[in-house]
Parts: sequence; structure tokens; C-alpha cells
Amino acid sequence: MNIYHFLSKTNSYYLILPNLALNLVKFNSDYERKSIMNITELPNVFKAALPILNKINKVGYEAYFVGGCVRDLLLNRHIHDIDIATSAYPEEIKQIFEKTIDTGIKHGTVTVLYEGQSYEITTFRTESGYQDYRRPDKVTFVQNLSEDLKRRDFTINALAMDAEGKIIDHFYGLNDLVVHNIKAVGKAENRFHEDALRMMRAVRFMSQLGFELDLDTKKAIFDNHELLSKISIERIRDEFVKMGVGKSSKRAFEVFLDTELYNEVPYLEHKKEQLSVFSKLNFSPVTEETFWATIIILLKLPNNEIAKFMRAWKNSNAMEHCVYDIVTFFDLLSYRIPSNYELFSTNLDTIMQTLDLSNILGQPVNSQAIIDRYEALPLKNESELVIDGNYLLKKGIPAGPRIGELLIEIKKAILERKLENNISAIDVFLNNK
Ligand SMILES: Nc1ccn([C@@H]2O[C@H](COP(=O)(O)OP(=O)(O)OP(=O)(O)O)[C@@H](O)[C@H]2O)c(=O)n1
Ligand SMILES: [Mg+2]
Repeated sequence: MNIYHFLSKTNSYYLILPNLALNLVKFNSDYERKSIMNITELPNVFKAALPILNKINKVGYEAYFVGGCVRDLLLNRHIHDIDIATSAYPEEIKQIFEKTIDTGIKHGTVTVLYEGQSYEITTFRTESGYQDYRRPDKVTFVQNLSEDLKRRDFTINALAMDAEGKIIDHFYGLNDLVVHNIKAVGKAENRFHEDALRMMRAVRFMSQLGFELDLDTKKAIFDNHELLSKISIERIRDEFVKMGVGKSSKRAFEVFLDTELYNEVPYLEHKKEQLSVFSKLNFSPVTEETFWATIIILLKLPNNEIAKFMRAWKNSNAMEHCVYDIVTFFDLLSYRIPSNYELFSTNLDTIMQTLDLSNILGQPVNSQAIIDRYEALPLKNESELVIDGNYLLKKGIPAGPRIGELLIEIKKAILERKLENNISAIDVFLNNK
């Protein structure tokens, strides 16, 4: 459910957050904007983390929930990790909590394990340097939250919430949540010079949240898109995939093309024309596998280029093989009906994903007919065959390639219902060879 907003003539506005029990809030001035917004009924993930803030507060330090978790709370989205920012130094955090891990002590981050959950607690900090456009040369701890929020990427990610549920919003992030706007904190160019990956995060959030990109922020991405080449492919890939499977991927993909980010990533350079079809597709991918397969098909990559493409994007072998199977099965489906043996040789997940892909690409096949045929196959996997290679050896077939060939012949005959899957029928079949 979304946040609704009403703008009145006096320029005050209300937020109604349907699932958060409060939740009618009125802001009349900057003072109120920063202080009135208060979440009264926290979801359980936050309730479980509250003792952490309280323990830190008790020894005299400030502590807040920050970043993505606050954004997702206000958008009523699933919260997958809770990040905490504090005025305490890492060493002090380690004294307060029994179980901690030095995750990134140099950057001020300690992981606290509490009641079976883990929380990243980071000391308020600013960063400086960024000679390489991806990592700060120097991290400086600062005393107040405001300084910490200032170096964050987007206004909707620069929100904090204290232990009372009070939302702290120094950069009009609440307003941007309401008007669905991805906007850099402060001067966009500076934020992208600090970490060029943020340009990909912008289009990723557009896709996941269904938000638009602020025009100045968009221009800054266009002007700085070449900096993306400084970022590791793995990090770009993770954002690219999140963009590709998000609910508004078509719109986000359009902006990915408009801003020229596509020119900085493997295999997509100069492919705007082919890639622009993505935004015109009937449906959009919901799995990572079908997203990659969609891109490969739009690029019209020949089969022998698929592995190279997947490796250039630093995908795992498992992902590479899955996508290869989907694309080859899709090719097959687009020019003929698969045989029973071909259905048997393709696993059900690949078949289902390929049927989705066919719909995405506007080449629908009779999915139900294919699923029905798969369901009715006399053999669904190798282990259901009553004989194996050893059985053929015992029957006097000499070891060698003939064994494998015969097994295929037997499976084909069973799948085409010319042979029963039982020992006596198979013996007769072998005697007639
Ligand atoms: N390049 C980045 C990455 C992160 N952040 C800040 O760190 C927070 C946490 O980062 P991360 O967990 O990577 O992203 P989230 O915004 O939480 O999104 P996700 O839902 O993917 O976790 C962000 O909200 C943002 O305030 C940032 O400013 N710049
Ligand atoms: Mg996060």
C-alpha cells in the first residue's frame, strides 16, 4: 500500500500511512516537518531491534535506524536488513554488546548479533577523497547525524528514525517518497563522484519502487555516465539485475538507455536500438534467468556467444547454464514443437521459465499444452528408467560408446510410447537389435 498525499493551499501537507496505525501527520513548517512525523506502531523487525537503540542510548550515545530500512518501512515494503547509525565509536559498540563481528571497523562498521539477528552498526561518518570514484580515501567520524545523512545517495535513503519512532528528514526525503522521486542528496554530481555505482542504484530504485528520476539527478547521470566504467562488474551486475526484475523495469530501462549508462557495461555498448525494445515488451521479466535471457535475445547473440556474455558479466556457472538452456529451448520452441525426448531432456524449471520468456517477448506458445505433455511423459527423469548402463554390460554389450547410444535409444522409445519401461519389454527390445 502506498503513501497518499494532499497538498493544501497553505502548503501544509498530510501523509497517511495506511498500515502504520498512526497515521495522519500534518507538517506546517520546517520545524514540524522534522519533528512531528512519528511512527507509533512499529513492525516486528523494528521492535526486535529497538533494544539495540535503547542500549546505546542508555550509555549516552545517539543511535538511529537509517537508510533503506526506514524508506521501506514508510513504503510498507518488505524490510530485509536493519542498519543503525550511532555517535558511538566501534570500540564502544563492542563494549556494549556481547557478540560482535568486526565487519568494517576501519569504515566504522561493527555487526552486532542480538537475539539471533544481525545488525550493522556504523559510527556517524563522512567520507572524503574518492580518487577512484568508488571508495573514499578517508573516512572521518563525525558527531552528528546530520553530517552522516548528508553523504548518503538519495533523499529517500537519507531518512533516519529514533527509538521513539520519530522520523528525521533533513533533505525532504519524505516529500520525495510521497511524490515518487529519486533525487540525490545535495549536488548530484558530487554524490556520483563519491560512488559511481549510485548511478546504477538510481535506475534500480526507479524499477523497484516505480519512482521517477529527478531531472537534475538524471542530467548528472548523463553527464557522468562514463564513471561507471570504474566500478567492478559484479557490483554493476547486482544493480542491473535488480533493475531488470523490478516492477517498473521497463521505465527504468528507458532511463538506463537515455542516460547512456548502457554504454559502460559489457556487450551493451552501442546497442541502444536493440535494447530499446525492452521497454515495449508485453510483460517484463520477474526472474534473474529470464531477464538475462531477454537481453540475450534482444541482442540477437548467437548460441556460441552466450557463455562469453554471461562470463563477461561475471555470472556464476550455474546461472550461465540455466540461461543457456532457457535461450536454446526458446529457440527450439520458436520454430517447432519439441519432441517428448527434448521435453524429457529439459528440466521443468527451464521449461516454465522459457514459457514465461515466450510471453515476455510476445511470442506466446500454448503453454498449457506443453505443460500437459510434460506431465504425461512416461519418464520424467533418468532415475525412473528401470535399467542402467550396468544392466547393458551384464547383458553382454561391450563397454564403450554403444552403451550410451543404446540408453538414449531405449529412453526415446519409451518416451515415444513404443516401448514399456519394464525389464521384460526392454529385454525383447535388446534381443531385436
Ligand atoms: N552507494 C551507496 C550505498 C548505500 N548508501 C547508503 O547506505 C544505505 C544502505 O545501503 P544498502 O543496504 O546498500 O541499500 P539500501 O538503500 O538499503 O537498499 P536495499 O534495499 O538494496 O538494501 C542506503 O540507504 C544509503 O543511505 C549510499 O549512500 N550510497
Ligand atoms: Mg539495505
